[in-house]
Amino acid sequence: MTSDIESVWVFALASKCRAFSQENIAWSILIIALAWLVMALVYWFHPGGPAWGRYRFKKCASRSVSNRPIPGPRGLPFIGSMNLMASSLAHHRIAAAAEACKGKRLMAFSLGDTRVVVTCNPDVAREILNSSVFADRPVKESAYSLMFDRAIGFAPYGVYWRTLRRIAATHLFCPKQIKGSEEQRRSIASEMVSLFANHRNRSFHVRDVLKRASLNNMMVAIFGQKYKLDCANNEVEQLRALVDEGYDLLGTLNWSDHLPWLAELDPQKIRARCSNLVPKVHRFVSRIISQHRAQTNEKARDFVDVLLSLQGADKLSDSDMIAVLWEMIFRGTDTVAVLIEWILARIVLHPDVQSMVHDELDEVVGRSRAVDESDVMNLVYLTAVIKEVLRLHPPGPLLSWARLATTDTTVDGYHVPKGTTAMVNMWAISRDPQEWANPLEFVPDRFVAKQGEVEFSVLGSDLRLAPFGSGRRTCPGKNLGLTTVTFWVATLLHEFEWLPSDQNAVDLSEVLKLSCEMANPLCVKVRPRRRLSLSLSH
Ligand code: HEM
Repeated sequence: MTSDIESVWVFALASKCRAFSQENIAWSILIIALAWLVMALVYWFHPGGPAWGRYRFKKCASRSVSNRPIPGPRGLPFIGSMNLMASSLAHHRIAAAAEACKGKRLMAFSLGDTRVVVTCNPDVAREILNSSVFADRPVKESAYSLMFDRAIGFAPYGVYWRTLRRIAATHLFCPKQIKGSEEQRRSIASEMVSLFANHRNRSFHVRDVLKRASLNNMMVAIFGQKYKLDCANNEVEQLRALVDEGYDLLGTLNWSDHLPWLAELDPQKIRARCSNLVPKVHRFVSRIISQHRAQTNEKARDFVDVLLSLQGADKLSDSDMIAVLWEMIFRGTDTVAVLIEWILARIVLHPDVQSMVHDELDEVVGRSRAVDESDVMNLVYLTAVIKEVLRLHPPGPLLSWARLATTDTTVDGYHVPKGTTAMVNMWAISRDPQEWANPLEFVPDRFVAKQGEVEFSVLGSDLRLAPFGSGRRTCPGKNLGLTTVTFWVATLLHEFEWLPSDQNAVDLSEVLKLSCEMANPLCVKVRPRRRLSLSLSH
């Protein structure tokens, strides 16, 4: 920037001087443009593309760093490899690029002015995710506009973020709280069963019911509001629309985040859409906070009550409370629904696996009663099925939100400068033939621990499969999410046999939005396994 201003001054002074004719001015402009172009090409020529080239050039000029470069694609001059991320299959493209440039352990690329490193290797993933240097998130305009920098997900690493995580861990995600919300999960599961039972012998899409069920579940836990699954409710529809719009905004690659000269133009209208959404979220959540403040009767404590009761250093302002509550609704809704849809798709595609799950349910639960959450720990094969689905279809294949290097550091022996965005391609790791036997085959048995073996944990200790991330910024809702998914899937499988629809075969194509969803929503038929009168009884 400074050098641009300097050249404008030199040019302006020179143009006052008589020695400069119009022809000379034209030549000067041409020479400056050429010099600029040459520099852009020099930057672009560096492995990893222009953002890495610019960094290297400046550092070499100041003679500070000159170690070996991280391999990576150059992409295009100026914009680098925006094409890798501006795709509904970014995780596939990144994996292919890493393979092509022999950068599976660590690959560098440029998103406009942003330097990025990505790994498809579990050891390097551990190095990144568990390092305190990468405990921050990169700045994303939409996330900041949508207040997520004041919630857990995008709050800069520090005291405020730690306070929020502690509050959430104590009052929302601890085992006692999760156990305490069992009744609400059971009641929503029964509602789902009734709704699906109405579709007997007819094909239907599961997605809408799953998303409404997850939203209702979060609405009870966070706002203390219970809604019926089978009848449309204005408030739920309103919140659903807000969440959908937020998802779309956060899931879109914003070119202005990486090309600052585009920022003023807001070419994708992301800023405009965020400005439109935020007051609506404020109105919605503020109304619920006010209702809680006005309430005098005794009722079960929800997360709004918890936040309102905080005192001293923990006390949050109203706008921070809105950000935290909004994030919880936002994060807890789609991830759960997306994962269940993938699980049901695999169950329909693999009747042999389905019948093994049914056998297990018959043995552990029996057909005379519904599943109870306490049964889940005995459903070893079903747990293995869920892990196998997480392996092949992690809802966050690039672990949702990347990390940011807060200081210069070394990763896998390479120098990674401060300000670099780091990503982990969990999708590629969990399909890597070096890590998994027959990685593309759906084999839940690989997760059934043999005699004397320790059960594989998907909660972040083994980076070959860590769909909830790992380290300081690992998903705080992982236990709640997994408990909900496992119990609901167990119930749905106990109650029904899941069959392919006559018209729409199961299609495993993916689309990466904020989560990685089925590109073509799952369409199925169900056949009840227990007498319906029994299906809702315990
Ligand atoms: C199947 C369900 C879920 C999956 C697959 C999932 C996945 C993830 C992933 C991959 C991350 C990034 C972790 C990292 O950077 O290492 C994350 C972060 C987060 N998740 Fe989840 N999640 C799920 C459910 C939930 C639920 C139910 C909630 C809350 C109600 C939640 C709240 C959060 C929050 C607040 C963060 C940000 C953490 C931070 O930056 O400190 N998630 N999740």
